[in-house]
Amino acid sequence: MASSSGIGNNDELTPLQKHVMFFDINKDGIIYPWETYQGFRKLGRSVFRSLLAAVLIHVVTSGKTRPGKWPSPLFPIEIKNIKFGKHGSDSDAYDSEGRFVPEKFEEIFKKYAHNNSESLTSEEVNELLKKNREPKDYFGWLNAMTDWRILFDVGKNKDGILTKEAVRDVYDGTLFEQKAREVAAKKSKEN
Ligand code: HEM
Ligand SMILES: [Ca+2]
Repeated sequence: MASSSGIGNNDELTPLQKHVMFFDINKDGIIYPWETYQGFRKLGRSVFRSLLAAVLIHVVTSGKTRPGKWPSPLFPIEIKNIKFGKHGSDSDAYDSEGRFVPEKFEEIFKKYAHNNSESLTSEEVNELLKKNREPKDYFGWLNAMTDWRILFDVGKNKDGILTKEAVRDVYDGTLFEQKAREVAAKKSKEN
């Protein structure tokens, strides 16, 4: 076997693992902060936002995905354990194993897609965030807010709304691949 720790080539990844695979640039099963940075840049995020996101995500998530109590100085995230990175005040569209829960996904749109049942506006995303809040779970609130506000920014269409399809595609990571292709195509046109 080429690499027993690498998890790039099998069909047994959970949707949550697929969500983060895009950021594992060299597909060795471990995401380092500079990989997350590169991933955000590929999505068209600024240097500043990409740096900030990489630092925050890795400081918060690395330890949860690694054995032992002490942080590793390079703050790696182990994809095989990404389910332990789950936090509170989320939509529960990922279950505790990192599997996708279609009913919870549908619930998002049933509850908050008031203007159009197939999409969310910025205000509807804010409403969703407020209603998902578990009491005093400030850390979860913050995490859910960054997940959803960045999703809105990265995933919104030209009319400034977030389609149901885009949200569906973030749960298995395909949104990131699509968006990165769009950004790359735009760049090569400019040059
Ligand atoms: C542009 C980049 C990203 C966007 C837009 C994004 C967006 C999201 C969204 C919308 C959710 C679902 C939250 C919910 O169901 O309420 C989520 C969940 C999650 N994301 Fe990301 N994400 C991004 C990058 C990352 C990265 C780099 C990591 C880690 C390496 C990560 C780890 C997770 C984890 C562990 C969850 C599960 C949280 C939970 O359900 O409690 N995400 N993300
Ligand atoms: Ca890697």
